[in-house]
Amino acid sequence: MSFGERLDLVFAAYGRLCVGIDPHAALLDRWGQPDSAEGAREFGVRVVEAAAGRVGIVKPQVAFFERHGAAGYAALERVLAEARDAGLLVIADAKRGDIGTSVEAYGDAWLRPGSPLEADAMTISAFQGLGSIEQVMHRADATGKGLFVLAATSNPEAAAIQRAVLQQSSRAGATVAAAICSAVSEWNRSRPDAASRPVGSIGVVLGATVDLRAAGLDIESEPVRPLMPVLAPGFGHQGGELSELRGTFRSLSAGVIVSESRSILSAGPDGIVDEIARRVDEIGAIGV
Ligand SMILES: O=c1ccn([C@@H]2O[C@H](COP(=O)(O)O)[C@@H](O)[C@H]2O)c(=O)[nH]1
Repeated sequence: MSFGERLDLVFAAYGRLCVGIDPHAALLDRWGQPDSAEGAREFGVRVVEAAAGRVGIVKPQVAFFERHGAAGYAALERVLAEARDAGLLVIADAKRGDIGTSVEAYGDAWLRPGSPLEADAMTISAFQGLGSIEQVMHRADATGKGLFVLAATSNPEAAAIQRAVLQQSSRAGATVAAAICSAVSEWNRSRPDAASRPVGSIGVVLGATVDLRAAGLDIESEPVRPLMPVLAPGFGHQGGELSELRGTFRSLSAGVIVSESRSILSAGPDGIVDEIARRVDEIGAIGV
């Protein structure tokens, strides 16, 4: 089954919430865990236990494991395995990008079935050119995996670069963010079995804090099939409001994955289950 098909099933069964697994030092303290690889592992495993059966997607933030070195990677491997064993779709928030041959190696690390770091999807950067990630797009398609390409990220300082207008390209005149979204949407539509796929396997990252019109995106046209998945961080702690989801994403809303980390994780080990349930209800009430 393709990643997009699995995502479509998860949307139907659990809705749109993706619980971030971000073992910040302050959160580890809040959870009674040491600021170490062991603490990050225990934290991650407990978040997985809280998420399993309540949501369909989790997103470990690789950086918070990487800061503990090799032991941190071992902790992350365990968290990834536990999450996948629990039937959760796992998006590794690794944000990798480089020249094409090196990006291929990142794809091998995060998307190869049987790899110690195997996830269902990863975040990736095409700011070194869309061609630099093409082989990984093929790999994702061939192995039932997914990618989320950074397009208009939630941090305000990204706007200057991501809203820059392309000069020399078949997409000249489009902003960087819009060109990435168009390329991803075209990729999904060009797959041989595109007509039978409700959701594409390659998505984009669009922050919930971003004015997408000002970023040059077309958010008014009728959604095209397959829907483009949109990983949307920035809700909660960064200020994005669930009540504004439809207004922010407009015609892209149907593909949105609501990603929240600190706003859920700060409920602590005793409060996280209730916090997840509250958020699931809130998103359900919006009816995307
Ligand atoms: O544009 C982006 C892309 C990724 N992120 C990541 O999502 C979470 C957000 O955490 P919160 O605690 O919900 O703010 C974090 O891992 C970021 O690295 C993002 O925020 N914006």
